[in-house]
Amino acid sequence: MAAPPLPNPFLPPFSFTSYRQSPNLYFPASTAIAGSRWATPFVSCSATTVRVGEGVNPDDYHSTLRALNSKGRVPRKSLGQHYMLNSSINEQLAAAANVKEGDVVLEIGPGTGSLTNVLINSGATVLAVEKDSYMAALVDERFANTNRLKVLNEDFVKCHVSSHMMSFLKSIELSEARSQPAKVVSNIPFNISTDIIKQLLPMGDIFSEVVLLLQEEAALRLVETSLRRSEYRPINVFVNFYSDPELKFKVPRTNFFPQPNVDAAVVSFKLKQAADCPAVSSTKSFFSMVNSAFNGKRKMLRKSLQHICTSSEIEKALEDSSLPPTSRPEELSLDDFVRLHNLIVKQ
Ligand SMILES: C[S@@+](CC[C@H](N)C(=O)[O-])C[C@H]1O[C@@H](n2cnc3c(N)ncnc32)[C@H](O)[C@@H]1O
Repeated sequence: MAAPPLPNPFLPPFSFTSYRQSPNLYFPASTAIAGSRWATPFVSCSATTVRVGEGVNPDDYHSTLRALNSKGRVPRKSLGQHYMLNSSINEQLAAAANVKEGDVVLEIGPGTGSLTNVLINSGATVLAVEKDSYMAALVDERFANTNRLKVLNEDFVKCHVSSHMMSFLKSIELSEARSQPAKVVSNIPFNISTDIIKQLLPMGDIFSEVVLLLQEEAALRLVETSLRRSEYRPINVFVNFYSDPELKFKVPRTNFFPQPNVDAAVVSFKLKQAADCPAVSSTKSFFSMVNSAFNGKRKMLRKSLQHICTSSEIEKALEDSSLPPTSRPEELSLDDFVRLHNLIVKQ
């Protein structure tokens, strides 16, 4: 049977009484939203009810609302604030990274702390980076009685992740002997997912695994390995250079509050250590070559890479790599790109 719709108290008309009268719902008077922001709806939600997915626990819904209300907050679209209403999905996220006692986990955007709670209960020590100062304070207060959490109120895209991680790991190592690499488990804002991936995947010497809840379309594109597909892009070369990605499971949009316009999916990236990444003289020149190759999507490589060397040198390098002289970027695998780079880019 489909789960019953839950009222969305963030949308007008806002009638508390009617919610309290509902036999399925419980809203203490203190959950009233502070301030009035109704004039500027924060998400493109048009229904006056939130239809929750099967398995969504009304308690998760209410605790999310209570947490937001305690800080007088409404979700902000600019911060990609779509909160997870289904604690069993948080558990599946933690299980996808096999989070266990003694693990150190980086969480980006803890929000109300629903995933943080699952990570801590799995025995992990968590470094959480939250841009919204209200949510950072909220999650800090929520877990004030545990020493298994450190919250940084920073913009993840701008912060120096590796130095934060290194000092966090050092502080833990002082108190307990641990040597295994850290993990990342996060329900991230969709609008900065590419920035986050670009920042994290080259960090195989700190993290063994990155498990992210992403927009479904982006998730499917990132795990794409087949050549000659229009979805095959420089980001695929980047992802496969630094990791082995795997699509874990899909998450319907009905599991979030407020509900986004798209579904989501979880991807696990198993990170390669620096020594296991393909050998190129310079990653900077390698990715610059890959980007140039794709800039002229329909162009042959012997044309689009002419700023690096002559077309006859490119044709010769393609031939030495057992590739036709008319090759286009979407026809090259990661190994092909590596071979080509090492032949044409002078040290
Ligand atoms: C999709 S919500 C997820 C919240 C929570 N983890 C959950 O599952 O319900 C994304 C969270 O990331 C935070 N956030 C947005 N941009 C951020 C940034 N640049 N750096 C760190 N946190 C950010 C938002 O404030 C929000 O709490």
